[in-house]
Amino acid sequence: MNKQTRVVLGMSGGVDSSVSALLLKEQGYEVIGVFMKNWDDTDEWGHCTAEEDAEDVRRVCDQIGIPYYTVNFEKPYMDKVFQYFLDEYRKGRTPNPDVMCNREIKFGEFLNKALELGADYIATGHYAQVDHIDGIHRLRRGVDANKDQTYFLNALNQYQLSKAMFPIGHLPKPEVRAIAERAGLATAKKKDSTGVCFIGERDFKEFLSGYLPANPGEMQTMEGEVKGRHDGLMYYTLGQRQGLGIGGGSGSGEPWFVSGKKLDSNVLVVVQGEQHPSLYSLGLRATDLNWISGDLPEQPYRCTAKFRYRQPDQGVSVTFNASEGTCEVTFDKPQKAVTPGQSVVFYDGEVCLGGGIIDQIIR
Ligand SMILES: Nc1ncnc2c1ncn2[C@@H]1O[C@H](COP(=O)(O)OP(=O)(O)OP(=O)(O)O)[C@@H](O)[C@H]1O
Repeated sequence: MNKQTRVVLGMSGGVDSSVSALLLKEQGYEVIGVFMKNWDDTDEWGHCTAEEDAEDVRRVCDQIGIPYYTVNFEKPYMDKVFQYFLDEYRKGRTPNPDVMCNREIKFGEFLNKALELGADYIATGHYAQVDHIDGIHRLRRGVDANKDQTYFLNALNQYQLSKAMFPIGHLPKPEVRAIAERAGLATAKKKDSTGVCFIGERDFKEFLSGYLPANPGEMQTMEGEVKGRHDGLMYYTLGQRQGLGIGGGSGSGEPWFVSGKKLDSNVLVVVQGEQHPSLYSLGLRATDLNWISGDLPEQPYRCTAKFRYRQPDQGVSVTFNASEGTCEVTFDKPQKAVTPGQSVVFYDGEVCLGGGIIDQIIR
């Protein structure tokens, strides 16, 4: 008798991973659902969404007829994702914890756990696709351009992708919902989760202030003129317009934007006007370079890139420093509000080539 291929699926209690479970089961895999508890999220009102989510996982697994487990990764999540997140904010940068969570937790701790459970593959409900051709594992964009999550998966390597399945990556989101509704899955009508997993719907500023001391200081123009006070550099992102509280009518009357942070003097630099040149950059330097195929191409290498999740692809040329694991990216057109700490992610058409963490911008 043929042994069934065993797939251990990360189930968050949302509709995407619920439908992933259903599809894998229908395709004849032996499916095991696993809920990860990464965060002690009893919130201010004593309301814990992890418990509700775990309960939804249980209901869906019972409906589909697959076993499920809960695993606790609070400690590795704290050490490998949350500490990184805080360190980056301490440095005045704007990190992307989802990229780190995918690399370290979902395709690290969770993958190891799944292998202990005898998995041949792991699966998640990400909107992404993977193919395995001639021993090369390629990450491809999800078909639903509006939901594509390859940006957050850019730090995965060949080994991690060789074990990965994305059962809904070929489907548009409305189709995923429709499948859930037709099957009467308990999560069919559940609202999509938003925001960073551990912050959820909470107020970001309040959340962060619980972990890092806020250090208020001055807002200054590039010429050093004081325009107001800031609540702490960590609360602001480059290019930000909202929440500066600089009265209209000052200067040219145009809105003000964050154009820089001076960590040494604790100054937030603000400029006036949406088109101010200091909001734009010509290139960037990135660290933590991950080139998914493992084989760096000839350089300068032309491809497209995204510097934040919700952004159309931009033409770039890339030069690599393989021994340092860094790269320098030159933009075809000046780009606005490229932000240190965020990821730069490279594409060749539908294929996600890899990425890095933006370290410096080049003006
Ligand atoms: N707590 C968790 N336990 C197990 N797997 C998880 C958990 N959180 C996320 N995942 C896995 O990672 C995938 C992507 O997570 P993400 O939070 O980006 O998506 P999502 O929109 O919340 O997905 P879903 O609709 O399945 O909740 C999920 O579909 C699921 O497979």
